Amino acid sequence: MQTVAVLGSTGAIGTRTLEVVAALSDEVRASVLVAGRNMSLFAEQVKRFQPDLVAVADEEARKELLMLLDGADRPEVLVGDDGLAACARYETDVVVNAVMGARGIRPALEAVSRGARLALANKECLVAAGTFIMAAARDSGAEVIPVDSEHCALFQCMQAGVHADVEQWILTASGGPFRTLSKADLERVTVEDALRHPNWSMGRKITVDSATLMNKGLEVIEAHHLFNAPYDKIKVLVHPESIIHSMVEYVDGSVMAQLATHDMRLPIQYALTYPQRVNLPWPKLDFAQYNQLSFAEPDTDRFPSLRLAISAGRAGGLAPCVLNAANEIAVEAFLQGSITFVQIPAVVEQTLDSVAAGRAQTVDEVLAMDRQAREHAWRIASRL
Ligand SMILES: NC(=O)C1=CN([C@@H]2O[C@H](COP(=O)(O)OP(=O)(O)OC[C@H]3O[C@@H](n4cnc5c(N)ncnc54)[C@H](OP(=O)(O)O)[C@@H]3O)[C@@H](O)[C@H]2O)C=CC1
Ligand SMILES: CC(=O)[C@@H](O)[C@H](O)COP(=O)(O)O
Ligand SMILES: [Mn+2]
Repeated sequence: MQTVAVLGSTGAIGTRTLEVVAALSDEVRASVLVAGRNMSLFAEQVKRFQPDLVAVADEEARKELLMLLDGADRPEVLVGDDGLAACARYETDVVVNAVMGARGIRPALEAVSRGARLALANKECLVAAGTFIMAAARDSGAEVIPVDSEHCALFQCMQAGVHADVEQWILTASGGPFRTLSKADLERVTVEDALRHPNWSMGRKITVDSATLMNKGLEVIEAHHLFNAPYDKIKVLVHPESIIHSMVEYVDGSVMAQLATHDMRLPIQYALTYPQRVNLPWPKLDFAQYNQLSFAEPDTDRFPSLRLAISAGRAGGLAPCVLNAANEIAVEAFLQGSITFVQIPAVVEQTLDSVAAGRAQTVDEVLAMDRQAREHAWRIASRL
């Protein structure tokens, strides 16, 4: 039996992971679960999957969970970021990291340092601390299997050749809900508009990132770390249908593409069962539904977040950590109604300009820079 820790089990990726675990229940057991504050859903998950260990965001959530579990078998309940890290450290075969944001750094490191397979949805940990996480995985021999749909696609396309023969890693982007809007129209979009992704149903933060194209910028940095890909060989291609999840072009001109439905259960099950493939009962791709697949260059004039991310990635060191922290704050401020959509990249750019991002020797320095950049970004957002 393969044991799995699901970090962020009440979120969009987490709930789908538990669907996959349930479908594979003869071979896979969710022995560790972590959630934030949605205790009514979490209590149901705990009752159904009977994990040995769980963690929640804070003491208030813990009390609520214990009350909801009254009478049921209660696992040990840990609290906060230390609890999250302890859950990643617990002896499972796989850790599915599906929390949002830089909070994912510590558990990612814990998982790879002890040699567990890291099924990685949380892209922000690689953006901020990818050098440290990938080095720790190399040292322990841990596998990092991407769950992010584009990187899962690239990972599969890479099975067809070797790193030295790759001409380009091509990341597809839906273009988000505002793909066709003018700059003037973008000034007027609402939170509700931004949360209407054309193809995917996801958590609020990543959905806004898709609308600004920051998601694709974060994914460029994620690809750089996962595949040891130089930035000048990573290309972003707008593909509104999101059917081709990404492609790898080899030096001979052959292009390998991975195609599938918009269903995150596929990359999740691939990360759990790799190198095996299994037939689970989700809908399969029906080509007859698509009479065209289209492609275009991204527009970094209307969507400057993509340009900011690529340039922070190229700068390296702590710049991607600052970019990520500022973006998390800017998206939160947008979701709260404190800033407009077009002010999101403005907050990120001003934070990058105001923080001296050098090089980090340790992950603690990355975490310290993450905190510092957040403080700057809040101040900048509150002045806009
Ligand atoms: N959704 C998708 O299709 C994709 C997501 N990703 C990446 O996966 C990650 C998760 O995304 P998504 O599932 O959409 O996000 P969600 O916001 O839906 O889920 C986030 C999860 O983290 C939990 N959480 C929040 N705060 C804490 C805390 N303090 N301690 C522990 N857990 C906490 C939430 O718990 P609660 O709700 O109980 O508060 C929830 O379970 C992100 O990094 C995203 O970029 C990547 C590719 C696709
Ligand atoms: C499902 C997934 O992996 C998301 O990252 C998705 O790709 C977002 O879509 P866009 O960022 O391309 O709009
Ligand atoms: Mn993605």
